[in-house]
Amino acid sequence: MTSKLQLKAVSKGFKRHTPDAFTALDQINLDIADGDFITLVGGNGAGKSTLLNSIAGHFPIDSGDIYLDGESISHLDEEERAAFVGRVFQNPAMGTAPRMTVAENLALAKRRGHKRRLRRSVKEDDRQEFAEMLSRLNLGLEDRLDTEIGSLSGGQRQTISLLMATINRPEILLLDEHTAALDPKTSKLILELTNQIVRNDKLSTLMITHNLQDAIDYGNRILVLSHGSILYDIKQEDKANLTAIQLYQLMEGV
Ligand SMILES: Nc1ncnc2c1ncn2[C@@H]1O[C@H](COP(=O)(O)OP(=O)(O)OP(=O)(O)O)[C@@H](O)[C@H]1O
Repeated sequence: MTSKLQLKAVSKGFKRHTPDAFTALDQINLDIADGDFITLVGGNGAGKSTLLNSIAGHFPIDSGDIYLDGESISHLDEEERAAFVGRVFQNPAMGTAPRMTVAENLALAKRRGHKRRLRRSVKEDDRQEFAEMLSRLNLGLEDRLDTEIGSLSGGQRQTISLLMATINRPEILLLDEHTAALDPKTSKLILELTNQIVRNDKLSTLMITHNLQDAIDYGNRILVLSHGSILYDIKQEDKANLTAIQLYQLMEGV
């Protein structure tokens, strides 16, 4: 497998030069193969979101380097990286424009990285493409193309966020507890949809979850983070026989 994303000795601290200074990521080395679907687990404050933020360019890292397809991307800011990074957050309200319609949001996502991205009108063939894409989900969303995103339910909104993040087949997909705010049934639905999109498009993906069974059931590799370091990197073969209790024990060091 060829490498898609590489982190070399990546460190990130907060509140530097103050008495509260601490290291959120400590010399992380990570090689993500093309098409890897990695689930990321670890206790509160382990550094999971900081890892995703560092990859997305949400802030500059303190030291180390990040490479996409062998080229350093460390100097690119978040907006520049949005051309190849797709991201979905826990809060369905993030990543979508609430006063714009479903079709307008999808069109905006499709034009991301292209010029004149703020054009609001939606081309007819795009509308048709979106309607077909949504009708395949059987959620009735194809009839809501002209509905403002803000009036959709959390689950419907998260479905659109996921489609927006993946519509241009990003090089890297970052999922930050993207089903945590949803009820169990909707969460399962979004996870299944995620799995389908990631597998079909062979997207290299990092997914943070606090649900250890989901971490085992989805993806081909589990990373356990603790105090800013990768404690375990569990590959497909070992993951297959792992139980949620065993994973919990690994996380807690018991
Ligand atoms: N922008 C920031 N400014 C200051 N401290 C931050 C910032 N972002 C994260 N931190 C701190 O860095 C540490 C790691 O946080 P991070 O959000 O990466 O953990 P996490 O593993 O995602 O935790 P959780 O499961 O609680 O979301 C925490 O102590 C957090 O308070």
